This record gives sequence, structure tokens and C-alpha cells, in this order.
Amino acid sequence: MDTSDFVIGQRWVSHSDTGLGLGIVTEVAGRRVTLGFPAADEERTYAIDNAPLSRIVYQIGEEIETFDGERFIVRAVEDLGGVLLYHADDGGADLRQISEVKLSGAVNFSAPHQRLFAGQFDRNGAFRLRVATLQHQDRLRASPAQGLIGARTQHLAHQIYIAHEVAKRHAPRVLLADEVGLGKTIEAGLILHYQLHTGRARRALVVVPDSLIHQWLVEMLRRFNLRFSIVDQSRYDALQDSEDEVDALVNKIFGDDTAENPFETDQLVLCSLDFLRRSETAARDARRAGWDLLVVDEAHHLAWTPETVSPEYQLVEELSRASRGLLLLTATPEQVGVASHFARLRLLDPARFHDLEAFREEEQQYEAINAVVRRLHAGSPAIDAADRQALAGWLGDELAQLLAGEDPARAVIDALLDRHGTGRVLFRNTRAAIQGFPERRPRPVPLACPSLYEGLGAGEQGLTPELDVAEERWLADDPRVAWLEKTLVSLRPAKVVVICAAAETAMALENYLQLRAGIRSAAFHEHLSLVERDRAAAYFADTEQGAQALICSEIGSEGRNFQFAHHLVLFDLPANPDLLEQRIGRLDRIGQTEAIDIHIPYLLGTAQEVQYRWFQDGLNAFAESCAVGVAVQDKVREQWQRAIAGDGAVTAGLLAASADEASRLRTLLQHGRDALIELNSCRRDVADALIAGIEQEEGSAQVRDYMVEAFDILGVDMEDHSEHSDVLRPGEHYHAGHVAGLPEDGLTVTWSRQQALEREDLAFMSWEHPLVTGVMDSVTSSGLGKAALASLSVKGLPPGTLMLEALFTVHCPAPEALQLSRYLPVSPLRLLVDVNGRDLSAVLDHDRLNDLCSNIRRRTAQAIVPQIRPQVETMVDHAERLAAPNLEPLKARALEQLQALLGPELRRLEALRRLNPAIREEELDFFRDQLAAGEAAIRRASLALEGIRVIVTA
Ligand SMILES: Nc1ncnc2c1ncn2[C@@H]1O[C@H](COP(=O)(O)OP(=O)(O)OP(=O)(O)O)[C@@H](O)[C@H]1O
Repeated sequence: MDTSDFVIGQRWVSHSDTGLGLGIVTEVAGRRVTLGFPAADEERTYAIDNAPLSRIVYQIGEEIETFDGERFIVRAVEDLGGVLLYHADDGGADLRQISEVKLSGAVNFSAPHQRLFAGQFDRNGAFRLRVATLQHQDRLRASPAQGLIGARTQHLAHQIYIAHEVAKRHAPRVLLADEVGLGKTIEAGLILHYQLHTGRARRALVVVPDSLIHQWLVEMLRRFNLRFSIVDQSRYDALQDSEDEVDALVNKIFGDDTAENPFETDQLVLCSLDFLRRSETAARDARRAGWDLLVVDEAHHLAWTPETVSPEYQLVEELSRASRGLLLLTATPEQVGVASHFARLRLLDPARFHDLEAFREEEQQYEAINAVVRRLHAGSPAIDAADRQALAGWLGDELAQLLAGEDPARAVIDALLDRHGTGRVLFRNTRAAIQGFPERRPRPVPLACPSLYEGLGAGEQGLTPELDVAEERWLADDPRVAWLEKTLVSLRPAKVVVICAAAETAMALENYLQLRAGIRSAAFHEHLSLVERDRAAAYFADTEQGAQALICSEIGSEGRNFQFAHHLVLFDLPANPDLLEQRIGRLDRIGQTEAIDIHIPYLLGTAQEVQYRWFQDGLNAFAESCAVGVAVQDKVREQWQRAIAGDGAVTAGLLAASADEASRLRTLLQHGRDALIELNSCRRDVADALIAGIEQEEGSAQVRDYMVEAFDILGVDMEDHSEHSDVLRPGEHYHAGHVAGLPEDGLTVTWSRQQALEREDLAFMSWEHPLVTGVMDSVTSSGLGKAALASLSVKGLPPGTLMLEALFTVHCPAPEALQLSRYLPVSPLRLLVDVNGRDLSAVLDHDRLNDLCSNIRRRTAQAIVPQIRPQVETMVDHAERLAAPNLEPLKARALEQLQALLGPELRRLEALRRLNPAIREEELDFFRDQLAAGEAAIRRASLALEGIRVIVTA
């Protein structure tokens, strides 16, 4: 370069330090030039002979920004004695004259060729990484396995099916109601992971009982890499401590609207329902924060009747209004009655579930619907005229539309399940359908009733008579206590979970066992703090030094995982059959490897004996999971109450009637409701295909190959650890900005799913591990590899021949809520052209070119770039011309997919409106607007140049 190249006021960039922004020449003296860099507030002086500077000239059509943030499009460029005057407009009619002196100092060359001309180019490898990143992203986004990869869980068909079915929805609102211990937490985790990974959700709130906070925190982190923050009273206390006097005064005057809202600080928040109930401030903050997904575990506590609404229900109802998606989890949806079950369904889908009476009536039709559904499954010849008539009655005008589709049987079945069942909102897998659970062995222990319970043995009170007697007395005289002590000693060292109804009983028993009987035990109940509960659970889980027995209260143990134990003692029996199932479910869960012994001590001649016989002979609820218990109890309630009240004459009748009713309901459910729900809850063929897809991605060597290349470019050292496993450490040229989440002292990782399941200390590297997605996102969102220069030596091509490898993607700016990336993939398009506009893409593919290309030394490249600028611009034009015809087919496909997805949603609401006149026109308009906005955005989509590699033959 020469002194005459520089004029005061000109804008240049430093390609050795692009972070300085756009510099302005302030002085030219001798063989030196000085530039000010306003964005970085710095001044630098360079020797003109080897200044690492590139002149910035914006071209017609490019955007420029002035110091005060105004943006214009360049329409003409005039050279006034070396300083440029841009004639530009802001979309209006008038042109403005803007001297380059007035341009903003912050500069971002987004177009690859601009970067190249500004000297901001990278080595070959970075371009290769960019291309590979976009190609992998595109492939993964199109894969049905997307969002389900990399969880540290076994691939269980019923879970994967539900997760995929629910998570792909725009606003998932469902009740996950698998029977106890089948993995609803895991399903919710998979759904969360999918939604967060695909950008469908960003903010999630999980609300659980106090006792499950820690378990959720740990499960989400170790299985799904989801890091939740707990909001509890201590968070509020800490806030208060940090609030200074001025804040306090402001809050006092203006209310505490200005106070920090801890629910807004984090994106993933875990909080206890009990805490939200206790703290009005927290409940209000949680509502105000707004969520994409709200998860409520143990949702059977949300009781509702037409006359009374429980505070828990009310709270969740209000919270759910602040969230697009809602997942309610309960194994026993009807535990507190059909009305509450209905009310929860209504929270999920008010358009569909609007009338309790209509809901009850619908249940009567399930058997008939199921029969037709089964025949539809079997194929059309099985359907007769009567079926057709029934279908027309259920589906009305919609039937013709459904039959006209691609898969009419499936469409009709889905519509039936949805409009007349709980199709879309309820998923329930049963043990019977999943199979493979170990045996449950009831071990009844009849004991004589001691005199101290005289007058206390009857009615529901008789199930827990110890609550009405002084603690020392029952501990001394209740034969269950001595039996428990003896049994624990005889079972030693086997772990035993003891469950009783009340926290007082649990505390007294534990105290007794520990202090007087010398048995290592821990108590677990609602009066313990969270930390104390977790400590107790950990003490019990410890196989070497741990407790032999964990004495739990009913609520204290709910939802917990104790499948490492094989003995359960039911110190008393609950009145409600669903509670019994919840108790047994602590041990009878996925992961239980042995038969479970259920020890049932009961006092002869009391309500306890009746309850034992009712569960055993009336419901068979110990040996098998009993889904009909609550319904039977409703039916025989009067007899049951009399029997436990001590009316011996009715007991035999109660047992016979209960057994009959249980058998009748089981048959009915098998043919009616459960069959319908099961049809919906796991479609094996779909699940198997998904699992195959997930395993293919998880088992492929591609992810490691990709990351090896990325680590090399981003300065991460990778060292062999053991088979399938490596240690990653920040290296000398580490780009911290690109590799979020790599600890300074390194990370040991495994690339094998099997090893990840066995070794929880190793991070499981998959396409969806945050480290991998973080690298991919940062490559595509930064300028890394956007422009590169390479040399190629092949026989037959004269030296100095230029080629341009260009990579285009589809660019479609639209509001995030439309989630258009679902329909319009990035679809990377790679082209290779020469200066004459010949398309060489097929002659030399990307991989072959990678093998043949080598890097050009930076200084040489800097000298070449200004000389080849016109040819590069011509080649970019050629590439754009060749790429253009690819856009329309992509848009057409995207429009089709958008309509295929939203069209049925709209038709569904229209069909539901025939059943439920309360559906408002605005609700239909919402989908119409979504469709219209999506279509408009897709029509505006364009091809964007994502990267270029200029190839110079040597
Ligand atoms: N796919 C899986 N891979 C590994 N472990 C699993 C899987 N699914 C479930 N589990 C384990 O099985 C146990 C039960 O799972 P989870 O707690 O999710 O069940 P749940 O249906 O929520 O139970 P509950 O009805 O008691 O609330 C847990 O210990 C869980 O970690």
C-alpha cells in the first residue's frame, strides 16, 4: 500500500483485530497512518507498508448505519477526493447524502463476500466446519428422532411414543396418567427436552410437592442435562437481604411491583406447590413471569367439584393461564373423583371438555365406540352399514371429509378418540400393556387386637387407632410394633420401606426402632425440611453404611423412587385403593429387579381386618395393580362403610359385590375406556421406528468426527481416556465463546450410549448434548468460516483460475411463535461456479474439494483479495442466479406442510363447535391468523448466502 491510498475521513477495518470495528483515518504522516476506532474507543497507528487494513466501500443495495443508529440502503456512491459520499434511502422516496465519516463505528459484515473484502476470512477448516454444521443441523431437524436424542434413559416404547406425540405439538396440553412408576417424570423430561431443543419452548415451570423437588432437580440434570433453578422461600429471603433501603422505600411507596421477580431470573424453574400456596407474592410472581410450558406433578391433589374448588386447583388454573403448554402428571387421575378428573381435563382443553354431565354420558358410549374402532383397525371390509350409520351419528358432516383423506381409517379413529374420548389430552399406559413387571407377593400378618384399642377399632378411625392413644402406650402394646421390630431383624440386611398414613406414626416408630431397638432407620415425612428428607432418602439408599428401614408417611413418600428395595411393610392400610397403589408403586417401578414382598400386619376383628380382606378378596389390589378400585368403592361405599364400622353381617356381601363389580368394570374398561386410551397411548410401530432413528443417531460415529474437527478449530484439546471415552480441555488457542459449558479443568465424556447408562460420571456426548448444540449454534450464528480462501492444484487447470464454492440457506424472518422452522428447513444448498458462470457443483463435490484444497498464507491472501474482487462479485452473482430456482419448490413444500398441520387443527375446532357451542369465533380466528401469518412469512422467504470459499488454482 501507498501513502496516497489513505485520505483523512476514510473508513477502513483492521483484519488482524476485527473487534475494533470500523476505523476512521485521522492522520497520515510519513509512512504511517493513524486510525481512530470509535466503537472500541481506541486509536492505532500502522506502518503503511504492511498495515493489516482493508478499505470499506459499501456497494449499491447494501445497508449502512450512521452514528445515530439510522439505517439506509445505498443507491449510489460518489468519490469526493478519496472520501465517499453515499446516496441512500430509508425506504421512503427521498435520497439522503451520507458521508462515510458519519458511519457507525460498530460494523458487522454479515455477507460472506463483504467479510472477504474486509479481510475477515478464515482458514479452510473453518469453512468446512460451517458447511458440516449446516448440513448436520438440516439432517437432524428433519429427523423424527430430533429432540429425543442423548437422554440418559432406556428407550422404552411407551415413553418415546408419548414424548414424540406430545412434544411435537405447538402447545402441548396433556394429562400424563401412566400407572404408578411407569415413568411419567421421564416422559415429562423428554417432552421438555424436545420442546427446549427445538425452540418450541424456552421457559418452563415445574410445580411439584415439596418432597419431590430434589428428585426432579436431579433427574432432569442427570438424565436430560436440564439445569433447573429452585425458587423457594430462601430465594425470597436472600432477595430481601440484598434489597437496600432505597429499594425498600420505593417498594413501600409504589407497592413491590418494582421488586425483582425470581421467576423471571431463570428460564427453567422448579417450585413446590405447597410454597406457592403459602406465599401469595410467589404465586403472583410465578403468574406474571409467563411460561411456555407448565408441568404439575402429582396432579391428583387438584380437587374440584361443581360446588367447591380446592386452593390447589385454583392456583394451578391461574398459573396455567400464564402458560402456553401444560403437562399434568398423575398415576391416579380419579383418586379424588370423576369431577376432579373432568376439571383437570378442562384445564387442558376447555373447548373439548366443557360439561361434566356430557362427559359422564360420553363414558357410557366408550364400549360401542371401541367396537367400531377395532373393526376400523381390522380394515374396511369389517365395517358394515350399521357401523357407518353409527359413525355418521358421532362425526356428522365431518365424516365425509375424514374419509376423503389419505389414511381414512386412521383419520376416523383419531377423530373418534378426540371428539368422543379423551384422545388428544390423556395418555395412560398400563402395566398389563407394558408387561415385564416383577411379582407382588402379599404377606398378611393377622395380629390380636390389644385392649388399649378398645372402642377404637371401628370405622375409618380403626385403620389408624394409634392416633388416638398416647404414643408410649401404643409403642409398648400395639403388636404391630413388636412384629415390625422382629421382622426387620429377621430380614436384615435387606432394605425395607415402611409406610403408614400419618407423619406422627412414622416419627414415633422411627424413634422407637432407632433408639430402643437399635435398628438403623430414617424417617421420611412432610414435617421434615427438604434437605432433611433428601438426607434421609440418601441414607436409606446407601448400600454400605445406610439405614435398613425407611419409615414414611403417606404424603412423604409420594412419587419417590425406592425400587432398590424389595420389601414393603404396610404398617396400616389406607381407605382409598388408589393410595394403596401409590404406596406399592414406590417399589413396583421400572427398574425393580426382584419380586416384591408386601407385608401387611393387621389387627383382627377391627376395621383393619375388613380393609385387608376387601383389598385382597374384593379387589385383588395387593398382587396386581387395581385401576378400578375407586370406582368400585364409589359403587359399594355404603356397604363398605358399614363393614369397616363393624357390621360383620355385611362383610361377605361386600367382598362378593366388590369382586363382581371389579370384574365387570375391568371387562368394561378393557373393551371401553382403557382400550380407547391405550390405543392412543402407544402405537408400537411408530415407537419402534422412532427408537430405531434415535439409536442410529446415538450410535453413529458422525458426532465424534464432527466434534473432533470443531475442537481442532476452536482450540479444545482432546485426549484419549479409555474405550469410547475422551477428556476435553481448553487448549492454547481456546475460543471460549464458541464452547459454552466446558469447565476450565476439563470434562470427561463418553460417545457410547451404553457406557453413558453405566457411568453417570461421564457426560454423554450426542447431537443434543448442550456442548455439541452450543458449538453448532455458535458456528452458525457467528461469522466463523463464512469466508475462506483456498488454493487448489489440479492438472489441466491453468494457475490463477478462480472458482467460488457458495453455500446458501433459506432465510425466513418471522415471529418465533409461528415456529416456521418446522416447515421450512434451512436446506443448505452448495454450488461451485467459475467466473464464466459454469455450474461445476457436480464435477467437484464438497468432500473431494476438501481433499484437494490447501490453505493460502494469510499475507498472500490479503494481497490477492483486492485484486480478485470484481471476479468474486461476478461469481457471487452467478451463484445467486443458479441458486434462485431452488427456492420456490422449498416454499411450496413448506406451505403444504403448514396447511397440512394447521388445517386439521382448524377443522377440529369447527367439528368440536358442533358438540360445544361455547367455542368462540375468536378461538377459530387464532388458527386462521396463524395460518395466514405463516403463509405470508413463507412467501417472503429468501435464499441467504451463508458462506463462500474462493478457490485459486496454483
Ligand atoms: N426410560 C427409563 N430409563 C431408565 N429409568 C427409568 C426410565 N423410565 C423410568 N425410569 C425409572 O423408573 C422410576 C419411575 O419413573 P418415574 O418416577 O418417572 O415414574 P412415575 O410414573 O412418575 O411414578 P409415580 O407414579 O410414582 O409418580 C424412576 O426411578 C425412573 O428413574
